[in-house]
Amino acid sequence: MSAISFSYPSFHTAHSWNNPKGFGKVRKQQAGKLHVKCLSKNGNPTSLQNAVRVGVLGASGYTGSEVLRLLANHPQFGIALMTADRKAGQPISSVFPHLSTQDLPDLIAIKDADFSDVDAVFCCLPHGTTQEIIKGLPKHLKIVDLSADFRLKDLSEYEEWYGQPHRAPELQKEAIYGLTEVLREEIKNARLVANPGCYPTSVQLPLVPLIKASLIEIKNIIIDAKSGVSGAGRSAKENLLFTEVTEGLNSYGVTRHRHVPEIEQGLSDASGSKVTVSFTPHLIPMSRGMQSTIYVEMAPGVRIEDLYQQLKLSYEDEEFVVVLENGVIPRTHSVKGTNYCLINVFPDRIPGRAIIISVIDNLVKGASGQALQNLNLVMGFPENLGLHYLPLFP
Ligand SMILES: NC(=O)C1=CN([C@@H]2O[C@H](COP(=O)(O)OP(=O)(O)OC[C@H]3O[C@@H](n4cnc5c(N)ncnc54)[C@H](OP(=O)(O)O)[C@@H]3O)[C@@H](O)[C@H]2O)C=CC1
Ligand SMILES: CC(=O)N[C@@H](CCC(=O)OP(=O)(O)O)C(=O)O
Repeated sequence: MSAISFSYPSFHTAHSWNNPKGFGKVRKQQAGKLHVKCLSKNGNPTSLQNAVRVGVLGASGYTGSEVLRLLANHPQFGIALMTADRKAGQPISSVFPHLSTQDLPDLIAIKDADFSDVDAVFCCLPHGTTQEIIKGLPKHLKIVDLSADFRLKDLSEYEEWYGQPHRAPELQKEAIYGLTEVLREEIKNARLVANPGCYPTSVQLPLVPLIKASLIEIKNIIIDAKSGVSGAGRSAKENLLFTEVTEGLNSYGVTRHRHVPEIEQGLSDASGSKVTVSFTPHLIPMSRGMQSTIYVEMAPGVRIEDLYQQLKLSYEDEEFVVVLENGVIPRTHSVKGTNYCLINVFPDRIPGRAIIISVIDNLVKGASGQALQNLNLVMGFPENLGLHYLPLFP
């Protein structure tokens, strides 16, 4: 399916799980007729004839499998092909038994994939390898890349932080950074979307509106961030063994995590001048979830209420970014399995300083959920399509 122009029913407005605080509120949708029902479970081409045909590259990984989970509820996207590397040739039921109820195609190697009948791909591959692979894909494909390969505009920064020269600089220029709430209009016209990293998503969503409104100082921003272990992917690594991770907290990438330039790029764009941050990530013994606790100085004369009101105002029409009621602490439990980012801001006991807490599910808003939000926009659909999940609480 190439031209995507149709209308759909107003069932999104009818969801009864909206609550009075706005958590889960759904943007108003246009009424109309739905042409295609949920086809994403079926890899059979005849059932996909009216759907957008989607390929999932890296479907045997954590973000790939999260895309598969989300697409099972998507009324317009059908899965046409799925790739893997070491697991190529296997049925999904042997790689992810929890997906064996779904009628999905077997995993194949990328070199064996026929993209002629595919409209769009989610690229869920390791950074470094992704740029060459995307360079080799047919030009008709819309691509949402979950890796870090196309996020940094400055190629010398990419080389410095990723330890290799960029091998697809032309594509790098074309790519649009996919922080949906900030760059929505640009994303709608993109062919290649560079989906943001999980830490950068959790940091930029609260800070960009505050910096744009000049409510906080752009110096002395300190970010203390924690991630569940799925953030590191599914491949075996010694530091990710149960014994290494459980019952402890591990700082890593101290002073040199590769998300620093991505965070600074987004905050500098918001500010119009160079912003630098102190950022320390930690691995925490849970499977998914991420919290960024951010310490900032308020601009002279600014009060904590100003920060709160600005965040409320900035996100009042956004479905997936929720500023909690005054004093309520965001918890990773509250976003597990969902595309939400919950934010709140607190006065520090040191006058003039504020503490911001932001939580996301690293695999959803931090990866596959935001990727789906972006592909919805690229394909001309409402961006919330297929993303209506309540948290798995507790
Ligand atoms: N996990 C997270 O929370 C987040 C991840 N990301 C990014 O998303 C991307 C995917 O991450 P994640 O799903 O966690 O990673 P995983 O390690 O879980 O999965 C990687 C996938 O890529 C495939 N693969 C590995 N090497 C190659 C290769 N050389 N050629 C083709 N396919 C290959 C693997 O196949 P096989 O299984 O057969 O080896 C697997 O399907 C990464 O770039 C990551 O940085 C972004 C935000 C958050
Ligand atoms: C816990 C953990 O290891 N998290 C990963 C970040 C998540 C991720 O994959 O981000 P990118 O898309 O930028 O690669 C890390 O720190 O490298």
